[in-house]
Amino acid sequence: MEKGEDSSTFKMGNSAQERSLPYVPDCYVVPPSCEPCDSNSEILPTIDVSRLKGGDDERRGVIRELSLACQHLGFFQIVNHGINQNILDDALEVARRFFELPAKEKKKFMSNDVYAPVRYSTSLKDGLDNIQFWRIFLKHYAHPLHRWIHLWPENPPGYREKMGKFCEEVKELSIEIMGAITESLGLGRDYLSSRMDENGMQVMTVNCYPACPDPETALGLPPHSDYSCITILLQNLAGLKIFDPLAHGGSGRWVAVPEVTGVLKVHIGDHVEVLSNGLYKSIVHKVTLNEENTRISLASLHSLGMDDKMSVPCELVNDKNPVRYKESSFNDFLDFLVKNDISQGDRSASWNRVTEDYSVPWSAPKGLWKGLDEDEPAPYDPIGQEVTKKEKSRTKFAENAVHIIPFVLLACALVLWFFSNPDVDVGVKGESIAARIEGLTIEGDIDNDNDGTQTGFLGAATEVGHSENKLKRDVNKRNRRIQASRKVMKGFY
Ligand SMILES: O=C(O)CCC(=O)C(=O)O
Ligand SMILES: [Fe+2]
Repeated sequence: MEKGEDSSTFKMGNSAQERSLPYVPDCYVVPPSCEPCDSNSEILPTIDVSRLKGGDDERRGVIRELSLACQHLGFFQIVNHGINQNILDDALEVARRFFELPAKEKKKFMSNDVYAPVRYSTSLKDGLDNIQFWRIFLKHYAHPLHRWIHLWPENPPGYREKMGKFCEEVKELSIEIMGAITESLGLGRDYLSSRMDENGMQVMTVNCYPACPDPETALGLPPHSDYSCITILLQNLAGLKIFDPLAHGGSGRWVAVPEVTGVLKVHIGDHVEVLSNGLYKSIVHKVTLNEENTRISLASLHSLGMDDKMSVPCELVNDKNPVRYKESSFNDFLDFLVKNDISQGDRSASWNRVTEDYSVPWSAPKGLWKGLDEDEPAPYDPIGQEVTKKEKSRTKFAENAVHIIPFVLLACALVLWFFSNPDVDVGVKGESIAARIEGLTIEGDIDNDNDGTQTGFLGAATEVGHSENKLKRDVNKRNRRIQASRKVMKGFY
């Protein structure tokens, strides 16, 4: 496919990222994020999980840290987890080599069937997705290993052995962490252990995000939360961003998660949110791209068995904290994927937007897991206002995002019109800007990010000091992204 040719659908096996196209086709272009992003990784909790095996006091201390991390972010990093560095390196290495295999070899696993225990893909509904992401993935079930491993790729040599070892170790770690999570909720360490261990699901998602020629305009994965109880993630490079909803007075911000050798990341998934009746929040995260290097990540999703429904434990329900979530299983989730058109991220059409990677975008838990009652009662909130605030900020964030779109479209139209009309006079007045166009005046405040860069609907017009070419380029870029926001993703931003 040549540049300029209609690229509204790229079939898997033929996607831009698989072919390393030197440009980003329109169907990959996403609207700019409304929230600031910073790389202040100090706020990311890091937990030394070896202390879970220590004495009672030590264990209690770790459980307290873990509980705070689950309430605030739904995310933490773990160190001293006991998995040997060689095992981590080998798993990343065989994953990288798998994606380097000739297309013919990878196509053996190509499938759009979300129930398939092993599948290679690039999209959700091949040929139907309105928006595409710069990602290639291989997913395979991994627990119990002997049941699935013979279905995994035989190539590259060593894939089964090395990935299998990693899966087993991560599974064991997941049981340890889930035990600490149920203990932190007052349910006891073994509350879920047999349901997670003997019959539980482990889905290993092997992600590859090739270098992208214009990394700012596309995404590896859109904002979503994982359906799982927990996801344990290993990456070779930074690129993951998590959403901290409490930052900036509740309007939130994205935080870049750095890569530190040997550190694993833990995402709280939707099923732990259900388990905790809303006390713990599943983390909303997305994947950004870079221009130079291929990023590999291994996301191990741990949940109950295929048909085993997660529900709110009666221990966590009382008059003040009624049940806030519907019960559901992994299978219910897959059925939901099949029955819904989830590729467009249009939340106005459905609450239940879900991405193809068994993940639930933004406020989907309301539809998929919550929603016993549209007038939801106040959240279970034994620690005061923090959780309530977070809940509100999520909703506020989504509402604000939708309202800003018309302004962005309007401002962009004005800027384009300005370039085709020399009579327009744009002036910057201190902290506000006015564009006067034949009697029409539009005014607004310049919206500054905490790092001082301008964002928001007046961003384009405030760049009057820049060279004209750069401005035109930027406007062009912005215009493409605005068109993308018309097309898709109302639910994502
Ligand atoms: O690549 C990453 O860092 C995240 C992957 C992810 O979110 C997923 O597979 O659900
Ligand atoms: Fe995810």
